[in-house]
Amino acid sequence: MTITVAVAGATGKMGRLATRLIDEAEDLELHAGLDSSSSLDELAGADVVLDVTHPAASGAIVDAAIAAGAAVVVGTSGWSRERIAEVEVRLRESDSSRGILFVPNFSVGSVLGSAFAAFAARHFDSIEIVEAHHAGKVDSPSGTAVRTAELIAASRGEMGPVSAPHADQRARGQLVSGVPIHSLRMDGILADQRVVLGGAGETLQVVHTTIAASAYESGILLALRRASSAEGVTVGLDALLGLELPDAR
Ligand SMILES: NC(=O)C1=CN([C@@H]2O[C@H](COP(=O)(O)OP(=O)(O)OC[C@H]3O[C@@H](n4cnc5c(N)ncnc54)[C@H](OP(=O)(O)O)[C@@H]3O)[C@@H](O)[C@H]2O)C=CC1
Ligand SMILES: O=C(O)C1=N[C@H](C(=O)O)C[C@H](O)C1
Repeated sequence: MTITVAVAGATGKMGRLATRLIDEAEDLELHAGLDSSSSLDELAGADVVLDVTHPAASGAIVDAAIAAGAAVVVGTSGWSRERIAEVEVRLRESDSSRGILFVPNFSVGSVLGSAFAAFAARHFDSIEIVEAHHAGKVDSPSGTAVRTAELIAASRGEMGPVSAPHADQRARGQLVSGVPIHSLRMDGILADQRVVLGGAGETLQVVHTTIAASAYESGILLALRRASSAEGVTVGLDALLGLELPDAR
C-alpha cells in the first residue's frame, strides 16, 4: 500500500531531505510540498503530513492536518510538554482517528544518547545539558535538549529535581524540568549535545554529535511509515524503536 505524504517546509533543509527520501521509496508518494506561501488546503487528502517548518508555524499546520484527517509527523522543534498536551486534547475532541508523532530528533544516535542520560540520571544529582547548533537555528533550547531534560526529570521521579545551584543567574542556563540547559549557536557546528552528570569524585558525559543530515534519514522513514497506523499522541522516536523510557508526558 502506498502512503501519500504532504511535506510542510518542503523548500527547507529537512523538507528537501524528506522529499528526496519519499521520491526514492517505493511505498511513499509525495502528495504536496508546501512552503511559507502555500495554502494549508494543500494538506487535504494526504495520508500523512510531515511538518518540518518553523516553531511559529507548526501549531497551525498540526491543527490543519488534524482537521484534514491526516496522520502527522512533527519534526519542527519548539514543542513543550504543555503544548503537546493541548494538541492531545484537540485531537481527542476532533473527528480524526489518526495519530500524531512528535519527533524532537530523527537521529537514532541522538535518541539513544537521551535515553542513556535518562538512565544514568538516577545515579547522579548534578546534571546539566550543553547543546550546540548551527548559527541558523532560530529556537533555543533545542527540542532535543528539552526532551532530554524532561526524560531526566521523569527518570528521577520521586528522587526529586537535579541539583542546580545559583540557577537564578542568567549564565547558568535555562531550566527545563529543573535541568539547566546551555545553548550555543555558532558556525562550524551542525548539532551536538552533551549531558554532563556529576557525582562524588567523577563525571559522566553522554555526547552525541550530528555531522551530516543523513543522520535523520532512517528516523524520518520510520516515522512516516509508522504514522499512518499510529493512534493518539506519541512523543519521541524511542517509542518506535522499542526503547522503554520513563513517561515524560
Ligand atoms: N526532528 C529533527 O530531527 C530535526 C528537526 N529540525 C527542525 O525542523 C525545522 C526545520 O528545520 P530546517 O529544515 O533546518 O529549516 P529551514 O529554515 O531550512 O526550512 C524551513 C522551512 O519551513 C518553511 N517555513 C518557514 N516559516 C514558515 C511559515 N511561517 N509557514 C509555513 N512554512 C514556513 C520554509 O519555507 P520558505 O522556503 O517559504 O521560507 C522552509 O520550507 C526546525 O524547527 C528545526 O529545528 C531540524 C533538524 C532535525
Ligand atoms: O534545528 C536543527 O538543526 C535541529 N533541531 C532539532 C532540535 O531542536 O533538537 C533536532 C536537531 O538537533 C537539529
